[in-house]
Amino acid sequence: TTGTIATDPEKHDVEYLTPISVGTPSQDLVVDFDTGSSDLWVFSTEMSTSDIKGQTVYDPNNSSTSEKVQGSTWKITYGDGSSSSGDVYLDTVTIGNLTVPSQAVEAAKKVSSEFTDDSHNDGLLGLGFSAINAVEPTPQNTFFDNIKGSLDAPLFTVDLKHGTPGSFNFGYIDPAAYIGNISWTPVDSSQGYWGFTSPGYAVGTGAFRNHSISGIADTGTTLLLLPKSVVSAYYKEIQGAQYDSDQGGYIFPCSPTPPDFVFGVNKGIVTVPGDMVSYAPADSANQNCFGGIQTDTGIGFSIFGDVALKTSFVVFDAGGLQLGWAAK
Ligand SMILES: N[C@H]1[C@H](O)[C@@H](Sc2ccccc2)[C@@H]2OC[C@H]1O2
Repeated sequence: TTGTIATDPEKHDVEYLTPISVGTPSQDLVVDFDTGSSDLWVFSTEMSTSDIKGQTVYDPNNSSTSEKVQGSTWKITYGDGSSSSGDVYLDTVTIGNLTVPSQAVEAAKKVSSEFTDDSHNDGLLGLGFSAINAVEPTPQNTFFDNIKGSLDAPLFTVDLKHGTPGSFNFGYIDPAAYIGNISWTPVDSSQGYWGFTSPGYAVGTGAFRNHSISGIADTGTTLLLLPKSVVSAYYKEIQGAQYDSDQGGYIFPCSPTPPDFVFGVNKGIVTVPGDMVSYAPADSANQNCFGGIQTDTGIGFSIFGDVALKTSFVVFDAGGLQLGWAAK
């Protein structure tokens, strides 16, 4: 079998929201597919109403197929400091035409303000490796791990776009979705992420600089977070670019369009167009833009988030344990 589901960008492509159905009769939710984590958790009727601001909630008591996993709990803190916790049910989960009859659905009891304030987002669907699933005492499988044995191929593809719907496909590589060749690179899944090492980068039409950049492909991170040395080399080429500690990142005049940023994937390259680096208006007064490329300081690895992913068609291949990047 194969499957496909559309995913819609929120304002400024800050995150991409994708519909899923949970339970019987089905409860339709919209969640953040996150290759940087491995838990499927949802807003639920077990939460305090003060933590819910517009989200749709999962009600396990309203599903004839829900089964509580007695004694199991979960608690997660994400890279941006946000957090959530709760307990666990098994229930049927459908994405497009793909159904896992007994998927661990982690019902939130508590969520931090970042989630409460994210009113269109009803939860996260982890597409990382199940080894870092946060359920205690028995970690649970991701939706992808549960379905992959039924798929024509044990892979999914990510086709995020700027300001318009993209798609997650499961079990097949759509040749119409990309151009040119796919550049493949091995995945290091030892930390539970889709980790890889880029051999280097270039700024605009400049020479390629050999510089190993180890990071993860993370659909749940908005920006492209890279080593400080790379980021300062990039912004050095933009007149008026500066680090603004109030905004917590590099800003620069929105015009003229900044140079492209190129990073290597094995023998190939991925180009982030300059207009994608002008991520969003930083202030109304001086027409400055907040950069879509920022530092990975303090994280321990780089993060190839949506700013990098939306330029490409990316194959997350669990069979070959490799990432494939192609232009589109
Ligand atoms: N993998 C990412 C994850 O999806 C988000 S969790 C999140 C928080 C608030 C709103 C939406 C999502 C967080 O930022 C980076 C890393 O952790």
